[in-house]
Amino acid sequence: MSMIAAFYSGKSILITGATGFMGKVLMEKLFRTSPDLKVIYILVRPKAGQTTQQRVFQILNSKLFEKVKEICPNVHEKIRAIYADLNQNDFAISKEDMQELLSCTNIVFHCAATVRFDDHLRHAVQLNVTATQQLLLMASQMPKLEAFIHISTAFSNCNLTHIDEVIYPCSVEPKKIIDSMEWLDDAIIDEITPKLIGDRPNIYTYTKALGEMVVQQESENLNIAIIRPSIVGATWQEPFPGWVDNLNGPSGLIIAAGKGFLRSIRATPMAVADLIPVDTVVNLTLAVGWYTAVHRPKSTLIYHCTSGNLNPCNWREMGFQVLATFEKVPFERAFRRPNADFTTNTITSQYWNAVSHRAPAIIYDFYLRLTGRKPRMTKVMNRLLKTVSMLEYFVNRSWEWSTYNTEMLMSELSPEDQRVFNFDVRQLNWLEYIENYVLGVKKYLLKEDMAGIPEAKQHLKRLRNIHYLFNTALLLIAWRLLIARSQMARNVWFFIVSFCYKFLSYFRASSTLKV
Ligand SMILES: CCCCCCCCCCCCCCCCCCCCCC(=O)SCCNC(=O)CCNC(=O)[C@H](O)C(C)(C)COP(=O)(O)OP(=O)(O)OC[C@H]1O[C@@H](n2cnc3c(N)ncnc32)[C@H](O)[C@@H]1OP(=O)(O)O
Ligand SMILES: NC(=O)C1=CN([C@@H]2O[C@H](COP(=O)(O)OP(=O)(O)OC[C@H]3O[C@@H](n4cnc5c(N)ncnc54)[C@H](OP(=O)(O)O)[C@@H]3O)[C@@H](O)[C@H]2O)C=CC1
Repeated sequence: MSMIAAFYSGKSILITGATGFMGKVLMEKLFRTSPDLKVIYILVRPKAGQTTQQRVFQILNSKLFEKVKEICPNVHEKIRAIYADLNQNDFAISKEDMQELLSCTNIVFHCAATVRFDDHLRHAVQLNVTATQQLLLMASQMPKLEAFIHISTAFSNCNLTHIDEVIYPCSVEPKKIIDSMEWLDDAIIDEITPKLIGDRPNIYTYTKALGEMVVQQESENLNIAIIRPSIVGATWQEPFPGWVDNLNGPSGLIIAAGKGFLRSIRATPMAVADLIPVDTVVNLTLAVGWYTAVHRPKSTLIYHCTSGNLNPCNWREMGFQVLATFEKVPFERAFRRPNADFTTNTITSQYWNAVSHRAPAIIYDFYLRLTGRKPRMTKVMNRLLKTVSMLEYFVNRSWEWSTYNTEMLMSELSPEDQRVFNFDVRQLNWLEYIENYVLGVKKYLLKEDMAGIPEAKQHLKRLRNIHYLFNTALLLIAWRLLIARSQMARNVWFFIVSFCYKFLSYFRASSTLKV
C-alpha cells in the first residue's frame, strides 16, 4: 500500500486554484489514489456566466475525471465548492464556510495565482502576494492543519542563472509593496513598476518572488513547503498522456506553429527547454504534502521541480520533434505549412517576422477584402508576435536549479510510492512525451478529430504547391524587373540561355549519333 495515498485518506484538504490547469490534475490524482479522503474544499469564483457549482460540474464531467468517476463514484459529494474571490477581503467567504474551513482543514495546497506576464502590478500583488498572506493568516487559525504547500515558480528568481533551494530577498519588503498598493494611484504604479521588477522580465516572476518572501515571513508555527515548477506542460502518463487545457507556456506556441502562423522564433537552439509535465509536478506536490506533515522539517523546504539538470532537452530537439509530429498528425486548416526556425540574431528574427509572418498576413487580409470578407489576419498576427516577444526571454537562456531536496525526498519514498507518485524526470522519454503533447493539443485544445488527418495532409500538400507557385512567380517577376533595368543582368541571362541551348543541342546531337 502506498504510504502517501494512505496519508491522504480521511483528510480534509483545501485547494486554491482548483479550476486551473495544475489544480484540476491535483484534484484528479488525489481522488484517484485516495478515494476515501474526507473532503476537498475548493475556493471557486463564478466565471464566464457559470456559477461555482456549474464550474465544478463541468470539471467533473470532463475527460480528465473519467477514471476518477469509476474509482470514486461519489466524487461529487466529496468536493465542497466554496464561493470565494481571492481579490477580496477575507476572500468574500461566508462566515459559516470560513468556520468550517478553519476547523476542519488538514492540508492546504495553494495553487491560485495570476500567471499573466503583463498583469497590472496592483492586481498581481493582490493575487500573488496579498492573497498568499491572507491564506497564511487563515492557516494559522486552523487547529488541525498538518501542512501548507505553496506553489511558486522556478522562475521567481530568473534574474539569477544558478538558483538554490533558498528564498532570495527582493529589494523592497513585500509588506511595504502591499501597503503602497492601497494608496498609490495607477499612474504612479505604472511608473515605478519597471524599477521594482528590476532585472526580472515581467511582473509575474516578480510577484511570485514576493509571494515566497511572504511565505517565509509568515511561516512561524506553520509547517510549510514551497514547490517551484519550471515550464509546466501536458501530462506525461496520468491519467492519460498529453492532457492539456490551456494555452500557457508552450501549448499556445505549438498551436501557432502547427497552424503555420508561427514559423520562426528568436530562440537559442542549444538553450535548455526546461519543461516539466503537470502530472510530475502534482506527484511531487503530493509527496511533499505527506513529507512535510509526517516529518515536520525544522525549516521551510523548497523543492525545485525541473527537468534540465536531470534529463536535459534543448529547444532545437524540441522544435525538431514538434515538427516531426506535425508531419504525422497535422493540424486541420493550417494557414501555412509548419516550420520551426530558431534564430539568435535580432535582425534575422525581424526579417523573418516581416517576410514569414507579417507579409503573408497582409496578403491574406488583402485576399479577404477582395472576396468581401472582413480582414483579421494582421490583427491575429500582431497579437501572436506580442505573445512570442514576451516568451522570448525564457527561450534564450538556460538556468541551473539545484535539486537536493527533491532528490532527498525521492530517496525517502518507498518503492511503491516511487511508482505511484513518480516524479523522477530521468525516466521521461522526450520524443515520446513531445509527440503525445502535440497530439494532446490537437485533441483536447483544438478538439480536432483524428479522422480529419488525411484531409489535413491534403491541405498541406495544396499549401506546398501554392508556396512553390508563389515563389516561382515572385522570382520571375523580380528577374524580369532586373533584366529591364540592368545590362549586367541581361548579359547573365543571355549567357544562361545560350549555355542551356548549347547543352541541349549537344545532348540531342550525341543521342542521334548513338542511334
Ligand atoms: C518557430 C516556431 C517553433 C515552435 C515550435 C514549438 C516548440 C515548442 C514550444 C517552444 C516555446 C515555449 C516557450 C515557453 C516559454 C514559457 C515560459 C514560462 C515561464 C514561466 C512559467 C510560469 O511560471 S507560469 C505560466 C506561464 N504563463 C504564461 O504562459 C502566460 C503567458 N501569457 C500571457 O501573459 C498573456 O496571454 C499575454 C502573452 C500577455 C497576451 O495577453 P493578451 O491580453 O494580449 O491576450 P490574451 O491572453 O487574451 O491572449 C491573446 C491571444 O494569444 C493567445 N495566447 C495566449 N497565450 C499564448 C501562448 N502562450 N502562445 C500562443 N498564443 C497564446 C490567446 O489564445 C489569444 O488568442 P485569440 O486572440 O485568438 O483569442
Ligand atoms: N503553468 C505553468 O507553466 C506554471 C505554473 N506555476 C504556478 O502553478 C500554479 C498554478 O498554475 P496554473 O494552474 O498553470 O494556472 P491557471 O491560470 O491555470 O490557474 C490559476 C488558478 O487560480 C485561480 N484564480 C485566479 N484568480 C483568482 C481569484 N481572484 N479568486 C479565486 N481564484 C483565482 C484561477 O481561477 P479561475 O479559474 O476562476 O480563473 C485558477 O483556478 C500557480 O501558482 C503558478 O504560478 C509555476 C510554474 C509554471
